[in-house]
Amino acid sequence: MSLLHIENVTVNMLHETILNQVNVNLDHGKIYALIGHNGAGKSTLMKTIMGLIEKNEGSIKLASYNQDTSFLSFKQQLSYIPEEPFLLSELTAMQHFQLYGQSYQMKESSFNEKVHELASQFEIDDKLNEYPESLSKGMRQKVQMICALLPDIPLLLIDEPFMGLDVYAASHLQQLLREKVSHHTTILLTSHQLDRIQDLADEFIMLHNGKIEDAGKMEDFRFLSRRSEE
Ligand SMILES: Nc1ncnc2c1ncn2[C@@H]1O[C@H](COP(=O)(O)OP(=O)(O)OP(=O)(O)O)[C@@H](O)[C@H]1O
Repeated sequence: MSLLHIENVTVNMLHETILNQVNVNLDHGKIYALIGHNGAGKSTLMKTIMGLIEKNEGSIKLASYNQDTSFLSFKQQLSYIPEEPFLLSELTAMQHFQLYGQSYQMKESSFNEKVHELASQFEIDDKLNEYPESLSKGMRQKVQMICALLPDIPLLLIDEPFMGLDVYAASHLQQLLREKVSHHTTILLTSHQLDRIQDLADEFIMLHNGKIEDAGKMEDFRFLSRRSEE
């Protein structure tokens, strides 16, 4: 049985159809690349899965939870890294981590261990007591990323994971995502950096004007993109 089951999801905004009868199934333990041109609807699909944007039609089920009827349990199965860091100005980096740890009911010992491990790997261990305004954009992104990477949950959604990260942090993230997947997490990510996601993803899903245009193995996408260059 698939982990995430999206059936006939339609989203309308300002009298425009942004997602049009979208059907997606994601299996356990794989990385999926959501591909498409600017404005295709990738971020809207991510936010709709998260429940940040309300769908007009269709259903979304994650594990055995229906987004409409079991929203709290549904949300505890996934975390989201948005394209633009969204941090609260009145909380330090550490307080953001604590907020996430509590909302995913992490045990204190594993929370402490993971915060220190991730903060050190992403080289922000000396910034834990800083507020967002005194962090650089890349550092804010790292804080947001650590929040989402802390809990061990079935689904991770990442909008443009490598944007704004330095080379070291980007390749470290790539390695961490592979580790997560080897422990059965499923990852859905969007990216315009095709070279990076071609190495990373197992499958692709292509959105065009709010509709799924194509989907399949990343190998096949590579083949198609080579053919179109010839
Ligand atoms: N809050 C909103 N109100 C109205 N229209 C919106 C809103 N957010 C997005 N849209 C529209 O929905 C469409 C899809 O936008 P979305 O951000 O999902 O695209 P995307 O595929 O993530 O693009 P990009 O690659 O540029 O990040 C666009 O036409 C955009 O103008």
